Amino acid sequence: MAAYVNRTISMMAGDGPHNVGMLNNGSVRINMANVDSPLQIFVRAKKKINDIFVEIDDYVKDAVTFMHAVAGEKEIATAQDVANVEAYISKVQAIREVLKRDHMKVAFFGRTSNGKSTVINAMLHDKILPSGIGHTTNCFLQVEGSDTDDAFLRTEGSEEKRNVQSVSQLGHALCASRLQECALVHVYWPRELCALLRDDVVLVDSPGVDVTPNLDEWIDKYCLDADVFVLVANAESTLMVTEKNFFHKVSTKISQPNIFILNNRWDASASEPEYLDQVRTQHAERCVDFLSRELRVCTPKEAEERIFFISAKEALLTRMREREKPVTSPTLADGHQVRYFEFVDFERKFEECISQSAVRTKFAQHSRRGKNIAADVMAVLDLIYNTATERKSAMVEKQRILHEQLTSIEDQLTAVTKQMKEKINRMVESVEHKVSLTLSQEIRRLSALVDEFGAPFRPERAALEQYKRALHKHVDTGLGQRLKQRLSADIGHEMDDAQAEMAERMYKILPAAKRSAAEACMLPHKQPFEVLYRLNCDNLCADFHEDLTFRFSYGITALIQRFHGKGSRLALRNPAQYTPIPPSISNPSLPSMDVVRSSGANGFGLSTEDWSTVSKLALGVLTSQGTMGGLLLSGLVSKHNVRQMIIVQTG
Ligand SMILES: Nc1nc2c(ncn2[C@@H]2O[C@H](COP(=O)(O)OP(=O)(O)OP(=O)(O)O)[C@@H](O)[C@H]2O)c(=O)[nH]1
Repeated sequence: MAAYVNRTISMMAGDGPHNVGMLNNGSVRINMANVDSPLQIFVRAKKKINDIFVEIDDYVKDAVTFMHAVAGEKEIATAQDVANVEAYISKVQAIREVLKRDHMKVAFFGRTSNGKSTVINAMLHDKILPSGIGHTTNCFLQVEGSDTDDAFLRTEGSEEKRNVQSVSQLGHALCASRLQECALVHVYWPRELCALLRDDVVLVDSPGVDVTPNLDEWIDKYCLDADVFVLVANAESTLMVTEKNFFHKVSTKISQPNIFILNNRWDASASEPEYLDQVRTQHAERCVDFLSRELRVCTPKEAEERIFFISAKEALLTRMREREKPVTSPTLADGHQVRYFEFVDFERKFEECISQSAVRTKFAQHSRRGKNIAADVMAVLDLIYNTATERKSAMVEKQRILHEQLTSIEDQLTAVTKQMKEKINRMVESVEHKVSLTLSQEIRRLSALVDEFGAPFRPERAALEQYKRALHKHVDTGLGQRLKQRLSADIGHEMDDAQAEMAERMYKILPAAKRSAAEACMLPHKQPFEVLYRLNCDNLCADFHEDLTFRFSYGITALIQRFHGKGSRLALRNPAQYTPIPPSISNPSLPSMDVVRSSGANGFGLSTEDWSTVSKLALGVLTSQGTMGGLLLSGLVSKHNVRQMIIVQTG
């Protein structure tokens, strides 16, 4: 016995930072305030899993918001995907609600008056539930923590709260309710008054298993979610068939239930100390056999850790004294300290068991559910990410191909532009040649043009001025019209062909799909091509003074010399009407000296030097835009032996 006491005390003292002390009246005080209760495993796990589900909730909501944002973008997320993930919001919410209410539940069973209510009161450190001789508990009482300072009870299915200040009030309230044996009454007790309630333990008291045949209904209603069962047996007798039958039924409905057996009223053994060990051993063996062999809920060794010999009455008394509450039976039997230590040992092992069991049975399932939800959402997000990445890669590849095409088109355009410039240069040369040739031909027939001028010539000064102006106008109009007739259509066709060729080559460079769009931009130049010219006979002849005395003696050589600057250089002093021809565009296909000579033979009498100068003066510059930049024509006119030079400029 002494050895057992010492072992128990050392076990308790070594188990943690407990304060073990003896009170003046001989009872034992164990200060559990500093003990890190095993219940904290559940408390911390509950907090953790609640926090995790808050994160899962945020994660799912963020995912839904994101999916809604991308759903419109080329259906990266399908409507079904969005709906699937959206459904998780309510599921997570429901789990969070369950998690908030999750608690550790212990149910106490046993025959009437074995001391179930007293055990619960001892564990709660207060006389909360009514207890007494006879059948006192006539329904299921579930004691749980209240967040308020008030104690109250509520019957199942009713929202009415009935305040309860004391055990007697609770007893009266229960009697007044006329409850059936399997009815459930919630007894809410301020959490702050009891550590077990503070740590989310719910304790269920039951009527005696020997007073009802409705054990199956009990089990279905109150046992399926219990984490731990405590069989409160009477140590003064052995386990009874009714008690065994109940747990046989429980073990058929619940896999591996956690069952503790409390051999209560062990204080009665104090009166017969000589049989103490023998009776204890006998009870212990039968209990181990029941749990391990009959129920097969644990091994014999594990069963030994689930069987305790206690006195709930003494434990409650001790704790009431600790709290300095009035007690009716102040005397404690011998060995009460040992029985109290064993009660505390039971509580410790019960707390370890219930917290681990509750974490496993309640949170493990929720953890798996949360993990699956997070994995499902992640899989959908991964799918979206992969789809978006594939599309991005495709777009980048498309961009690369387009860039290559663009570079190729740019190169081709550069080549075409170069070729077109060359073509334009050739066209300019061709136009120069045509203009030169046409001009040469027209110059040769200037005499005919002058001959066509039929106005009568009179030597008087006034008449002579009028005659000159009329002759200028006649030559101006006649030569211009001829040039326009002969050059415009010819050069215009050439320009149109060049433009058509340019457009054709541009179209071929573009991708087929883009040609029709480009057509709208590349409108061909519709305006008819026309050689523009301006004959300025008046200005050219402004310094011409007829010499009536030496009439018709002003030779062409003198005129040419005027342009060459050998004489007075009067013509060159009039730059507004004269555009010098750059040497680079002087055309070798200008009228040849032979032609010039033949012209001279026709009456112009020009030397080779004269014709060269005249031809140079006669060429203008053609721009690549299809208009004649400037064309300087020169001609010689002879009429009535009057030799004049006309400079024609087109713009
Ligand atoms: N001597 C002794 N008496 C006890 C002990 N535990 C309880 N009792 C007494 O046994 C009687 C019945 O106790 P209860 O706690 O009401 O028993 P119960 O199992 O809840 O009974 P019901 O509610 O009727 O099923 C009370 O008078 C208690 O004081 C104990 O360990 N030793």
